[in-house]
Amino acid sequence: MSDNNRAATLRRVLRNPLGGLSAALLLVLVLAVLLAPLIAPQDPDASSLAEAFAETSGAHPLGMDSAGRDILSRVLYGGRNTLGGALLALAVALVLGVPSGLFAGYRGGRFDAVANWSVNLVMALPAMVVLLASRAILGPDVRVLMIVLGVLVAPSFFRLVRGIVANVRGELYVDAAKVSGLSDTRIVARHVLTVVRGPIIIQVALVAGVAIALQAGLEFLGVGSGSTATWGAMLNEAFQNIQRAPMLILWPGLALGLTNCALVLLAGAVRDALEEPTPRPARRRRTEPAAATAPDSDPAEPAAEPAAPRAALLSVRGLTVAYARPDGTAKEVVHGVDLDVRPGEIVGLVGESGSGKTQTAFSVLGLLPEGGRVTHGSITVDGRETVGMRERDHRALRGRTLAYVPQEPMSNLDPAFTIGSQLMEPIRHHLGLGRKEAAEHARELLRQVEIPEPERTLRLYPHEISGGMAQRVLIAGAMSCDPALLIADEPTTALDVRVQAEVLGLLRGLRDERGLGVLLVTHNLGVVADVCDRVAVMNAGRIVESGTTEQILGAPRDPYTRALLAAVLDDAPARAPWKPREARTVTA
Ligand SMILES: Nc1ncnc2c1ncn2[C@@H]1O[C@H](COP(=O)(O)OP(=O)(O)OP(=O)(O)O)[C@@H](O)[C@H]1O
Repeated sequence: MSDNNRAATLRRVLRNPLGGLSAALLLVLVLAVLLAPLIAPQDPDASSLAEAFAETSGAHPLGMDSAGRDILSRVLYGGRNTLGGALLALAVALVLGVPSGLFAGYRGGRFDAVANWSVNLVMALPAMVVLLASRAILGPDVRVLMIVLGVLVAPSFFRLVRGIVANVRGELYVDAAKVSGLSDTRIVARHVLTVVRGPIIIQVALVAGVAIALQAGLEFLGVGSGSTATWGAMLNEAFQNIQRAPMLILWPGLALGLTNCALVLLAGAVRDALEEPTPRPARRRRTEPAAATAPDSDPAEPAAEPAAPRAALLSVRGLTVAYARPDGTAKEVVHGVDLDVRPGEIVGLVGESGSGKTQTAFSVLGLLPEGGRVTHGSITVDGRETVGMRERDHRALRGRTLAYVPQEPMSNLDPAFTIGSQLMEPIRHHLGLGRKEAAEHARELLRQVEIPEPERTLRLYPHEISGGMAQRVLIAGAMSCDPALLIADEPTTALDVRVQAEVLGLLRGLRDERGLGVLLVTHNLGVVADVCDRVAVMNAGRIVESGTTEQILGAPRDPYTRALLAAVLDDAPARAPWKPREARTVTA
């Protein structure tokens, strides 16, 4: 993260009302406990039995406890010990967990195996029992307990860092840096630490909360030293006198509650800030000086696309998608895809089953299945970066700018509702139209997708219409909010050849009349030949070739494209070209 990005992230955290409030609260708390010797009215342990349970007064703003000690002084000094203890636990956890996680994730091998085994062992230990046992063996000093706690929570940092680093390790820019002769330390500091920094900060806030709560819990149970003022020890003392002076529990309870709330809210705000997209000029590995010396001979990398300017409507650069495996590693299924769709053009994304077409399309939609995530790259839709976009914003984008037409028309319509109600619901939601206007809009949409008798169709249930008509209904639904980009995933696969031609003709019409941009995911080169202006060919998660339809189908350069074409030709006869509307009879 550059200084600019860091400053931008900090600004985002502070702009977030909860982030700003929790940061301010923590700052006040930390300042108050640091300045305890100046602010506190007296020594936290100075006791005057004559003043036991004394009410609030000018000299003792929060009153006195059961031993006649000033409560404000004890809260302030207690904060020093409580927060200091949490810091100690965190320091131990970070020192043990982060470097070992970095090393294990980056190097793998035997160290990784041993470290994993040790971490599993530590995690299997019951933390409370270990803390109690260590108190019995090592003594009641709260600092010793916090060091033991640090060891117990170190595995959470280890696992977090190891998982992220193992992901980054396979990146081409890391390979390029290695090839250029950078030392492992430089690579880790430059490429790897930047990736793990954000998650570590979030984890620190969460673990600090756990450490404070655990420490307070131990002190509350009387496991701490007792002689040191801590918020937990104050709670313990207050609880013993709950009948006589119930207010005693308020101040340490409030201090603990506010600190933990602030830490959790701050962690959330940091996470939100890091998830908000930061404009990235291009995929890092291309600007990396080391990349120039990297072996760039991978035939899978397209030659022309990287230099191409980004399209205004949809531009995908360096998209990498990975799925988390149960063992914490990740399986990369899309490896650095570049793709552009301009207004008024249909771009075919072709490739055989499993080549990564759907994963690419779902990444654009922000709808990757559970476990899948975009690990690298940038996707802009209408100029807006969508990688890392909040779900709420993505949803709004899907409703207005982006639309989707799925493969199975029938299973995407709810059999329990009429076509009309299914079409009108999103229209009413997104456009805020009343029932009557929405019905009129739905009728108009059905007319546009060439459905005869739209009025009657609105009243029909899905089982009463044909597959072709269902697909047209879905296209009508997708067009309901006048999107700029349509993503169609095998929209004709489930249809017979004649209906296929009609649906493709419909897409072509929408492109020509509305300037709609379409990303058409298909494995069918016949469909590509029919409607696509440009084509990108995918194989094993990479774009192997892209260009105009004439270029790709007429003079394919890549052996994989040639093999795909040969397979189609082997299957001949090819389907007859699409005919204009007048020459067809309406099916469905
Ligand atoms: N949920 C998942 N978890 C793990 N891997 C997945 C998951 N979904 C897809 N994959 C993997 O991602 C790769 C690409 O799948 P994708 O669905 O994008 O292929 P496709 O080209 O669209 O194929 P198809 O035409 O059959 O849908 C495949 O190797 C698949 O095994």
